Amino acid sequence: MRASLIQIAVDEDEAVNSRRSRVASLVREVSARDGSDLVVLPELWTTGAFAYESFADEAEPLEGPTYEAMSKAASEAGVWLHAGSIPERDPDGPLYNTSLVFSPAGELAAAYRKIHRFGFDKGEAVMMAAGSELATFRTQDTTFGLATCYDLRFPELFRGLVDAGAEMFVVPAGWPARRLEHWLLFARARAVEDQVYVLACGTGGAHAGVPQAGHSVVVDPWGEVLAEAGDGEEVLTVDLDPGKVSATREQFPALKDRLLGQAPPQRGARGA
Ligand SMILES: NC(=O)CC(=O)C(=O)O
Repeated sequence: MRASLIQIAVDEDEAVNSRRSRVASLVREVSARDGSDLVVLPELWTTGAFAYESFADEAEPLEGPTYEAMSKAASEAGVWLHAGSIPERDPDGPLYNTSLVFSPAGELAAAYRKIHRFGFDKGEAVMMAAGSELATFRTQDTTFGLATCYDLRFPELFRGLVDAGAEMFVVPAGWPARRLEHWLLFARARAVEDQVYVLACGTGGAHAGVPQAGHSVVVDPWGEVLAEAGDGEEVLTVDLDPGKVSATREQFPALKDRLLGQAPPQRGARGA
């Protein structure tokens, strides 16, 4: 199975419509050139993850212009396309940071509303509503679990995806350069603790003055970094071996030693 991650550099002077067409062309060109089965795009590449003021104006319904363009790109290229995420405007009003996955027929295979919103008491955390459901999709006898950016800091979400059968995680992001080391650390940590492939696709350039980390990365179930990008616009293409997930889990069956999510009983506190 071959996957290509397209790390897009969001140029804020580029009109959203022309960025959509440019990205659709990239999906077609990369998949034809590299023979990819799966193409992955980053988080909020239509707006930039840090352009908070534009979320409300640029938000679209689930089946809006980005959905249409990416569904068409997937079917024209004949690939599975994780189209990154969009600012989704739900018909009932709230905005969500929603990832979309299309099959090679251009059909929606999964939609994931980001559960952990970044910003504490500002930015995404106040402008968007939290998703509440895990999402997966399945191709080539392999289950992919979905997560987005800040979700990487919450291992319990990924354990939930493992319990739902995930063998590979796809994580689109718009991670800032100042926390690059956290990004690389979490990508490897999630791969090692859950014995999965992690495909983490970030953005390059800068959004609203926030330099982006880039450094999209693919990590195997043993924690080895198979490919890592720089900080500009770049494509990473890697071959994934789904058999390596089961082989790693058999050779080093740590997941079988889980305490089924229960903390050990607490001993009585000592001292004054
Ligand atoms: N931008 C995010 O969603 C997450 C982030 O920046 C982090 O450090 O975590």
